[in-house]
Amino acid sequence: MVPFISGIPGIYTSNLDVARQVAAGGHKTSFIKPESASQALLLWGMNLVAADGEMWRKHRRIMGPAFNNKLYQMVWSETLDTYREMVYAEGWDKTDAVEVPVIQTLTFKLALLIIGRCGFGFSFNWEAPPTAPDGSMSIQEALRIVADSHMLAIAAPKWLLALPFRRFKEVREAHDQLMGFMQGQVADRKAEMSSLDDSTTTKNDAFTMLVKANEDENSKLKLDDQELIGNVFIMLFAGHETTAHTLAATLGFLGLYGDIQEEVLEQIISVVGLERDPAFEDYSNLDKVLAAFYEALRMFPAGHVLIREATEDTVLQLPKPVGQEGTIPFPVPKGTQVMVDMVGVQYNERYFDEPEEYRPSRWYGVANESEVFSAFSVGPRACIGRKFATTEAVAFLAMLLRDWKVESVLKDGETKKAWRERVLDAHLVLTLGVADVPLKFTRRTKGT
Ligand code: HEM
Repeated sequence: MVPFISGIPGIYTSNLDVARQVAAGGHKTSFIKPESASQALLLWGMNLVAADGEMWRKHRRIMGPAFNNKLYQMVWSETLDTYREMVYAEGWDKTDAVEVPVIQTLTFKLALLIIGRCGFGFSFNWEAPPTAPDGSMSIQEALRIVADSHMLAIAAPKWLLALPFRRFKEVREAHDQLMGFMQGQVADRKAEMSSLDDSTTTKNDAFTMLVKANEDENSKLKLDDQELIGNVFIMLFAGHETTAHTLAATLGFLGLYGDIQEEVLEQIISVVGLERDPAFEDYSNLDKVLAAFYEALRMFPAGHVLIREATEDTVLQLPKPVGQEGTIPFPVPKGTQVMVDMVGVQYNERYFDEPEEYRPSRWYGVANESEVFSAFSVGPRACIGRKFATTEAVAFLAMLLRDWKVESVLKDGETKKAWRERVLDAHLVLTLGVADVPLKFTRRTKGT
């Protein structure tokens, strides 16, 4: 694509081999993540998503250890608790059937609470009041406002946000409240680490792990406080909307295709039974639950574009058409941007038969971290939160689907096909999702 008046030329690709050449990162690459693509993510400090080159390696080295089994275990148990809180707070415990006009209202709240608890280490709950006992905005509320107003905060010029409108004032207040709070939290955690003999903390949230890894690191590679805060916040922006959108799409598809939902339910019951809570150890046996989530993510890849820029004149190797061996060299001049169109990749017939079909069985038996599933990107720069998101999704879906039958709510006279076209249609804000999903939940009696 060559811009008509101004701007730099760009190449769009929906080929995974090309994606590997440009997006994976690493020492020898001729491509970087351009600063312009990450500017929006620097509001809270330099972070893993925005960093590149040596800076990226430094951030990944500190962030990496935070994403471990203890964190996933915490995500699992917090998700079960949050599901139960939701059932109680939304009044589902008093009814046998409930209609939710927009399922995203629940999936966004769930994802925010899980990031709040497991990412930031805060004790949030489903029904927290918006103000703290002293009358100021509560931290939970501030986090919600910051998450909801991210687009406004990055798109609007500073002078505009300084105007005395209520909404802008609220956004400013939430930002200041949270920044002040986070600075205090970094100091508290550092003090806690230095007071422990072997710096072994009982807390497993990502923020605490991050501070611990940073304190253990030698000084040259240490992150400063602003970078620590930047990385905690990037979890909010990279992990909240993406997971919430995908859960909404998964439930939309399962509501529409009762036979697939039954197949998933059968596995939940055969692995977990009807009485006990699903345990983190069940995760790998619930591959059909994961497959339902993966397939929804394939069809609506939340991270819909990967943007890279050539730092020198270089050559891409384009695979020849299907059925032919070898590659075709494709020169790329310095400064050219290459956009990996993730929607194009996920619907590319080179990789998927009938890509328009929702077919979770594509992912049965595919190893959990396999790059055959590519919607979390591929290579060393792939999503660090993949297991965080899938753990949350599998725990939530296992609980929800065992207790409730999910069905799509059709308008009068609407066919399922028309519902799918209307509802399971792309909706893009910062990340890609589906339109508002109306669903009905009917209580199951002992697995029926
Ligand atoms: C369904 C949920 C998610 C999807 C679809 C998703 C997708 C992606 C994609 C495509 C990338 C690569 C972006 C690029 O290279 O330009 C990425 C990177 C990243 N994601 Fe996720 N993500 C999800 C959940 C999460 C969660 C829950 C977290 C954190 C708790 C997270 C944190 C990150 C971070 C920090 C990176 C940057 C990694 C690096 O550059 O080294 N993501 N994600």
